[in-house]
Amino acid sequence: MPETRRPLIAGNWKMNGLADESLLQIKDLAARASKISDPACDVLICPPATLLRDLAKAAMDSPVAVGGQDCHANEKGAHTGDISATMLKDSGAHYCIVGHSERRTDHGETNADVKSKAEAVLREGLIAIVCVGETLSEREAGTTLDVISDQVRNSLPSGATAANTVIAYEPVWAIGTGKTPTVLDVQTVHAHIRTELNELMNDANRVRLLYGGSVKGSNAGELMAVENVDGALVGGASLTAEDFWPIVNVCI
Ligand SMILES: O=C(CO)COP(=O)(O)O
Repeated sequence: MPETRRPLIAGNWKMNGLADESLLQIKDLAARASKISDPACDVLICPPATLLRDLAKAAMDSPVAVGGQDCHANEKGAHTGDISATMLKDSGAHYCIVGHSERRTDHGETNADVKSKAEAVLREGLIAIVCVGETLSEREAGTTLDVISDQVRNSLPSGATAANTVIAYEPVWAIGTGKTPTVLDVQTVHAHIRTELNELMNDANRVRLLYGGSVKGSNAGELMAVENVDGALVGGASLTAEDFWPIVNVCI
């Protein structure tokens, strides 16, 4: 991995976490990370928005950052139930995930929606983690690379740079299933994303590309060693410091 791409190990807690237990977990993670004198990777937890401020405070003097899981494209206004990137920043977030497949599926988010949200993230000076990934049927139809191209080209925010944008490749069929693509599949898709980015931006070679989908302590080493894999976006195995730490430990 080129030195210019600092790995990012990110946890996406999804709709999990109540205050007391979550605070214990982030404090445990922050304590483990703080023992590393010169961390070689960035560590991130994206909790539910209800926990953001407390967790940001708990992790404040540690290498662990916090981020949002989604945001509205607008800064404020009549959008009941939505949360803006401005609010996430105000709560202590440094990153925001956009275009997760669960948002694309559960909320019908299109590439255009994801792009607008990512642009809102950049306007706040936060880092956008833009998710892409094929479904099982798309994979079986042999259209994986086409789907990824379409998502990358049309979800990438204008103004994207290596400093403000991260791409996460999460095959939908690998999320929460215990199934992972082969190392060669991951390598092929990540190389493809890099090629696409090279056509879209100047510093594409410095953009971090994360792999997500059933990453655990037992497979993280192998996945993180793949060319063009610059970190992980982890769901289930990020919920406790005990499970997440072995993944962080691969890079830190
Ligand atoms: O969706 C994911 C992270 O955003 C991956 O979830 P799992 O690690 O639980 O498969």
